[in-house]
Amino acid sequence: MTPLERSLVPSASPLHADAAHDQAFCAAAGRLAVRSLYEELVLYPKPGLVSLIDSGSHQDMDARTFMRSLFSLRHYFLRITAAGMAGACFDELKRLGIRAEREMLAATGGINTHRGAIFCLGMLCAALGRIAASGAQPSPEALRATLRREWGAALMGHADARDAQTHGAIVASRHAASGAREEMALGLPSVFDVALPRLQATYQRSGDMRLARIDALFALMAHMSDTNVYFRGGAAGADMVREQAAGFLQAGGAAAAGWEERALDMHRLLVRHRLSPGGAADLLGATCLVHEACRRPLPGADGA
Ligand SMILES: CC(C)(COP(=O)(O)OP(=O)(O)OC[C@H]1O[C@@H](n2cnc3c(N)ncnc32)[C@H](O)[C@@H]1O)[C@@H](O)C(=O)NCCC(=O)NCCS
Ligand SMILES: Nc1ncnc2c1ncn2[C@@H]1O[C@H](COP(=O)(O)OP(=O)(O)OP(=O)(O)O)[C@@H](O)[C@H]1O
Repeated sequence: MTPLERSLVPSASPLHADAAHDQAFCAAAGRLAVRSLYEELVLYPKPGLVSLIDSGSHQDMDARTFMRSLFSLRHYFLRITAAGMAGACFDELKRLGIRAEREMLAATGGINTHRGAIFCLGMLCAALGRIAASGAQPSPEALRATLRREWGAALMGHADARDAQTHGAIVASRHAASGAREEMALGLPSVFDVALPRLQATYQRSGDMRLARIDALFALMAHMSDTNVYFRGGAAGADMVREQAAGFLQAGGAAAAGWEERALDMHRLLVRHRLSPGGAADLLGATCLVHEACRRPLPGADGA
């Protein structure tokens, strides 16, 4: 851990006396959040989305924009883990999130690369910090329960208090579609009930994390209401994404022969229609974070 990383954890949590352990944990959780978003970025093929290979349906950003954005977020995820560890209320977490959004926009020249991820992975990092402060080990159940218990009421309020300017708000007013705020207020059901079981099942069967992430991404696209897709493609575009992704999974997903060509077909189709399931990409990053954080203890966690 660098001296700068150490200085970003203001004080040890009152429940957890060992400051060095707390600092190591927050630094490890922060790095894991950035790595999870990096794993999403480098995954290919991803229908309509930016990767190292191409920019999918996007003209204003490419993998370099995402890398600059990720670099700007490295201290944010550490800070929000520490805030969760210290028992911060939602308003404090929100202040960190708003500052991270500003830093991301400064790093990308005003392009929104990680707005949803700042919110979603940020809340997960805060929950990881909270669990570590109690001396427990993270598990999907503990993360979900912590999100609900510590910040559930405030997240419900955040879902109701929509800013009329955002794309998500415009979509909510036009379609019967929920978005990032509702997903978070419900304790990330798309991550815990849909993507994580799919990722784990494919990984157990194949032992190949790339295939597991592909299946998890397609499960998310088949299931969720993605405001990025609704904003550009309306209800017809959203139906197309869900049907195409469900068809890929029905054909056997990433376990079936010829899966890569089928995934590339969907990529080309979405690019033709200028559609990009950015919400599913964010939740894939969140799923990777949950999976890794619960797989083995992070440095600094009790027993690690
Ligand atoms: C809740 C957030 C993501 C804003 O959501 P909203 O729908 O209002 O805005 P916007 O359309 O700009 O962003 C939505 C983001 O969520 C992702 N997304 C889209 N659909 C979904 C979904 N169903 N589930 C999860 N994420 C989704 C998109 O990729 C996009 O990045 C958050 O940025 C926020 O609360 N902003 C307000 C300022 C703030 O309080 N920030 C700090 C919060 S800790
Ligand atoms: N690999 C990825 N490729 C594309 N989008 C991603 C990727 N990973 C995450 N995203 C999410 O998708 C969003 C991309 O936003 P997008 O450009 O589709 O919409 P916008 O900037 O809100 O508006 P517009 O539709 O006008 O471009 C980002 O905020 C990010 O949260």
